[in-house]
Amino acid sequence: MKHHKIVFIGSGNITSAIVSGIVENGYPSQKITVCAPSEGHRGVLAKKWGVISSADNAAAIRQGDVIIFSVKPQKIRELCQDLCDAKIDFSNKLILSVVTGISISRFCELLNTKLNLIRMMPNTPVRVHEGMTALFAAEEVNEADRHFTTELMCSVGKVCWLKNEADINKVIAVSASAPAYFFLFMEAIEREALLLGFSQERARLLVQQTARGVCALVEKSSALSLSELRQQVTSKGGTTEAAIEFFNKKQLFTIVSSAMKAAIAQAEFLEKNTF
Ligand SMILES: NC(=O)C1=CN([C@@H]2O[C@H](COP(=O)(O)OP(=O)(O)OC[C@H]3O[C@@H](n4cnc5c(N)ncnc54)[C@H](OP(=O)(O)O)[C@@H]3O)[C@@H](O)[C@H]2O)C=CC1
Ligand SMILES: O=C(O)[C@@H]1CCC=N1
Repeated sequence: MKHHKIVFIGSGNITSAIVSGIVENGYPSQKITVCAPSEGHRGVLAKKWGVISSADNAAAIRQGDVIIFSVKPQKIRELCQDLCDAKIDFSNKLILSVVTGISISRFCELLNTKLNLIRMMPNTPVRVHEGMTALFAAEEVNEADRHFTTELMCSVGKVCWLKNEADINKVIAVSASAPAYFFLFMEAIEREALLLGFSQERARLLVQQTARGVCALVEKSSALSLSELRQQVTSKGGTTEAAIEFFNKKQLFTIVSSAMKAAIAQAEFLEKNTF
């Protein structure tokens, strides 16, 4: 992979996960700059990974080849206004954005220029090189930039390219927000294990190793559907059946469906209303 100078605008959770993942995989830390108004998050990244840290977005962007926007959508308008005031020339830069709810056309409008922009929707497991990242590019983005972005995110997990920008909001519900659903489910099992009298350490191990085993089994069993794998655990008249029946009675599928629709609706709300 080419080692372009990468500048992250925003140094929070997802930046931290991507930086950790790519540096651990050999991306040179001195080719990475992380920006944020306060020292807190970016200082931690500079100390831990040896990346450059800056409070000056405009100066950092000017010397960068690849600019990754990674701030909350509510911050983007003010940020773009500042960058417009600084009269930055974006023409020879690859712009990557993980920002929810900001379309390519909206970004160009806010920065008052055409942008060579790829939207990325990663998830936090990029931190451990097990991420899932969806990508969507504006038509004019060239092959070399698409290739670089694919390689960068493949170094920290799997990548898929989307044909429609609208699918970014769907991907948020399916894979970008989804780690939190799994954590919530694990939290619920862990809490019950604690109530059953297991120590914190034991409860965590039981939940963690089960989740790890489940993922490994799913990966190794591509010929079986998820439903078939579930049935292999579920003996007729057995314990699992009792638990699954309860989930079904409480309409788990409907709950999950409504939760994912709520995530998509929020992405659409941010798209239409925050700015
Ligand atoms: N977290 C996730 O799993 C995922 C998040 N995303 C998207 O990524 C984006 C960032 O999310 P996340 O990392 O969780 O958010 P965080 O709140 O953790 O981080 C936001 C970062 O933006 C910085 N910031 C705020 N204003 C500015 C500014 N004007 N210039 C530069 N930096 C600024 C903050 O600075 P400071 O450190 O000083 O507070 C902070 O470092 C969001 O749009 C989110 O939707 C996408 C996929 C997954
Ligand atoms: O919660 C959020 O808005 C972001 C987008 C996907 C994951 N976290």
